[in-house]
Amino acid sequence: MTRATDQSGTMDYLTSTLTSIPSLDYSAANGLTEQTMKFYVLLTTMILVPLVLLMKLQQSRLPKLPPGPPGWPILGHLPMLGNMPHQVMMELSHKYGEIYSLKLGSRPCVVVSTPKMARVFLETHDKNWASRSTDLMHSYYLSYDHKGIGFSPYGPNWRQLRKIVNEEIFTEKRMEASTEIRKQELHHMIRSITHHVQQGKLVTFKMEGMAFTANMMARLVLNRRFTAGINSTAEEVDKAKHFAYLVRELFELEGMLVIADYVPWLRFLDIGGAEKRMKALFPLFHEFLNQIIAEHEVKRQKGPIAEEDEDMVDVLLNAMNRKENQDKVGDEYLDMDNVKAAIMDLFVGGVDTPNVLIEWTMAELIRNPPLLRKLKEELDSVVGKDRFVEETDIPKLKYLRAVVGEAFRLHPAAPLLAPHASLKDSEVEGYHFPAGTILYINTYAISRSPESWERPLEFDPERFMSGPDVDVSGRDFRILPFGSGRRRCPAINMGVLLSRFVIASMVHAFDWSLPEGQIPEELDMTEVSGLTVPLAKALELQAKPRLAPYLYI
Ligand code: HEM
Repeated sequence: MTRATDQSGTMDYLTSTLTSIPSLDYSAANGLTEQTMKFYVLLTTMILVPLVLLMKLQQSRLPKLPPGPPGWPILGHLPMLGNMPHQVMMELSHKYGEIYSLKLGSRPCVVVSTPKMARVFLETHDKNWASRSTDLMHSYYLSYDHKGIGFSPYGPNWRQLRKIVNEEIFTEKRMEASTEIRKQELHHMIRSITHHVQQGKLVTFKMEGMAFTANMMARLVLNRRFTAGINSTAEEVDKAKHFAYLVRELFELEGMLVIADYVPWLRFLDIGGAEKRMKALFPLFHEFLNQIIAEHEVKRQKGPIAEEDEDMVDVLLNAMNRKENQDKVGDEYLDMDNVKAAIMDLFVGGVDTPNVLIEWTMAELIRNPPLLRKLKEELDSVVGKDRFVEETDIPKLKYLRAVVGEAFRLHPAAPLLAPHASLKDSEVEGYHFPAGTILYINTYAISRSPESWERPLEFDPERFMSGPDVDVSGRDFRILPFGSGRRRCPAINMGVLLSRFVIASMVHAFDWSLPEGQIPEELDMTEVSGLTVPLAKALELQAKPRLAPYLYI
């Protein structure tokens, strides 16, 4: 970058020198004859013209970033992105193509908007682009200075954690062992909705979904519930409230745009107050995690824990205490900060994303009554009306899988994934990218592209009814709700299963409708962007139990 600018500066100077030569006043020149002057001008021209041409040629050969829109001084394209960066980036791709550059403050970025280009970055050049920015404020304060999974740069520490997560946490065996937890939490959700119905209240779908995913994740990760129950003591209620506060604050801060991340010299202003809040949150979270670890240590000292009873904290502590880890040094070694940062990441990763997807799916079904009817019919014919849905029903529910697949396509919860960053200087598709370039894979633009999908803006599960199930695992680059390559979500199976299970259970257990006076076609589908992209206006619905009454007691 700097080299290119320096050289074009020199060239501008040379070009202006050349063009100014004919206007020299020969007669005023130190007693030289006109003939001698002409000779010198000719000589200079003969030397300079080839030199300039050579430099121009050299410059055209210099590697460069892809083209992009003009930006602002200092802030670059930050002011352009507004509240909905994925939408603005999609618009820009219509003008600047499938790969273009942006500059966010001082950070170079590349935006990719087609399946072909996504494959180039996430498959062909995946290793170099599987890193994360190493100096973001939230990763410093809220991820123990990049020691977790989601925000850590590519390197030995991240690889170690990712291996544990892939091979010891999100395994088939553990998924099976946690079936009962998911079932219990789902029944809690049904009871909570029934309670609202009995009180004549509307159901805020997002709140119910959030309580479900947060309780389930809290049990899987920490072996405790997120919300207090009817029989909880005052101390348990206080603890649950404190936990809920920590998590809400964590989500909000991780979703905030921190200007100082892009224009570091503005850090002293702390625009928006993010740093102050992060500084305040960290010690509270640290203390909370210390308590969790202490509780686990006490339990572990009592004797070995059966594999099926281990939660994710146990798995991480086992890995940390293993001799092979203790023998490692430097970046290879996993310590307690890694364990705590990983706990936070697993919790953040698992609570919000499924919930966002579930709310979008429900909104699409409410907006399209014939689709909702068709799903109910399928559920009634497979499950009947005398019991709730079980996870084992899902393989028999083809239309359900198509509905959820279509929601993954049209409403990716993290439309720009978690931004990747390049490890070192690299060349891709003839362009040059310096180390640390941020990569935005715009999955939103990809899955709304008419080149990949017929009627792309229409919610139409039928497109997945013939042929095999929609593949969201990262192999089909036309639909990437979980990303692809080394950095893809490690919990794809769990995310897909949860989304299907909750949607099936909700549609089967209740008749849903909009509050009096609202009509389906006018449902507000506006998005809001943060850590994820949910509906801007939370979906509020009326519910009516539709199965055998004894099930709801
Ligand atoms: C519908 C559900 C889910 C969706 C749509 C989703 C989506 C994603 C996406 C888009 C990424 C970023 C991929 C990238 O950077 O290329 C990601 C990463 C991650 N997800 Fe998920 N996710 C879901 C469920 C879960 C669950 C249930 C957990 C944990 C229990 C989880 C844990 C993580 C973690 C730890 C990462 C970071 C991976 C890394 O950076 O190496 N996710 N997820």
